Amino acid sequence: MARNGAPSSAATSTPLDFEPYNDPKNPKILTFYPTMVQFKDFEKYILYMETRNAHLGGIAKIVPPKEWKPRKSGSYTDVDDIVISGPIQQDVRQTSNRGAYDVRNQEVESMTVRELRRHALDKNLVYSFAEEMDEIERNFWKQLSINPPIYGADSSGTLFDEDCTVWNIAKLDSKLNAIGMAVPGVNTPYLYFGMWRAFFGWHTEDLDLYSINYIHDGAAKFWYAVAPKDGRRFERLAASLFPANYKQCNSFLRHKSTLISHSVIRSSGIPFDRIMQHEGEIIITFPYAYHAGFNCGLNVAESTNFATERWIEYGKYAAHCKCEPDNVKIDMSIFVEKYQPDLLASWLDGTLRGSHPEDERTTTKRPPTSGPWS
Ligand SMILES: O=C(O)c1ccc(O)c2ncc(N3CCNCC3)cc12
Repeated sequence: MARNGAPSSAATSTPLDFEPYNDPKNPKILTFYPTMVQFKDFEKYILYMETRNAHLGGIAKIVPPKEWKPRKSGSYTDVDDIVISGPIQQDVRQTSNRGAYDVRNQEVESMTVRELRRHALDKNLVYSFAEEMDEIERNFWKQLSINPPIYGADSSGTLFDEDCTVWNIAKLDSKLNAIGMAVPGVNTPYLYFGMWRAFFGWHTEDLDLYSINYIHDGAAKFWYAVAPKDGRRFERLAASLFPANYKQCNSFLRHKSTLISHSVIRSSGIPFDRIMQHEGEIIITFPYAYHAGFNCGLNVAESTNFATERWIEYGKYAAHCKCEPDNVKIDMSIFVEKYQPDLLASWLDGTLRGSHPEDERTTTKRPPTSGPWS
């Protein structure tokens, strides 16, 4: 596989043909291999990926340069004593529609990572014994409603060395810093202690933000993604499969407790893609990218959200879940004031006419006001 990365200063102005590039009409999940020089500037590399249309596929994988060290020791033997405050037992219930499942995330008592791993051992959830992607996928969907996994998810904390200054998820420099205060899990890091079949349901990020996910140690994570351009179609499919949920909350996917199998999505004609994220690899989810997935065995990942200027139009018009009071709320006027000052008055008095960038009726999109090549 050719190595891909941002055009070096010596490169010609036109991108080299072996670099990944997405066809807007049939976008896929792309994989990037930045060099350490290209990796140093976080936001610039994200913007570079978007010049290759990475965002059109919904999510993208980055294989970091081998010189990148989130932990000088490279060891994770010290995590066993971490206490996971609210592990969840993931009880899955089949609905009247085949391939559509409701999830009850039942919080269980706090436990250490060691105890969580002991549980996985006792329940034969240490590892998916299949190796091949299609077989792992078949086994996940076949075993969904039995032997519920426990997921040590959404646990505040970081496993990056304090002095790691490159792509440190606990210290990313992004436009989200304009918030100026900590919003747990959004601009602070969460750890996810997974086991075989521990999963995450279909959702876009809070306020349709970007997210970054890094597997520090252990088994792979299997991802599904739908292109942002097909997000509204996906929401209509979900509403048709879960009419009662939709009636109760028209943003019920934000509850992150909805599973729809790949075979149902395939039958709907909505395009989607899949990718395996291995230990040491990064997944970026782009604004308004519906994604879901599961862990292939014991692992620990770290994740947070971030923003670029291109996200602001998504954040301004992101749908909000009305029924879960503790849902993330960010005052978008902070971003309008800082990055779209000419629109602030009409934003604040509600006269600004705008719509979500992926609304089918949206034809012209506000061009980025700045970027590495503007
Ligand atoms: O599990 C992951 O690696 C994961 C990856 C990417 C995401 O956007 C996630 N969003 C939410 C989420 N959960 C865990 C289960 N409880 C609800 C929230 C997990 C993830």
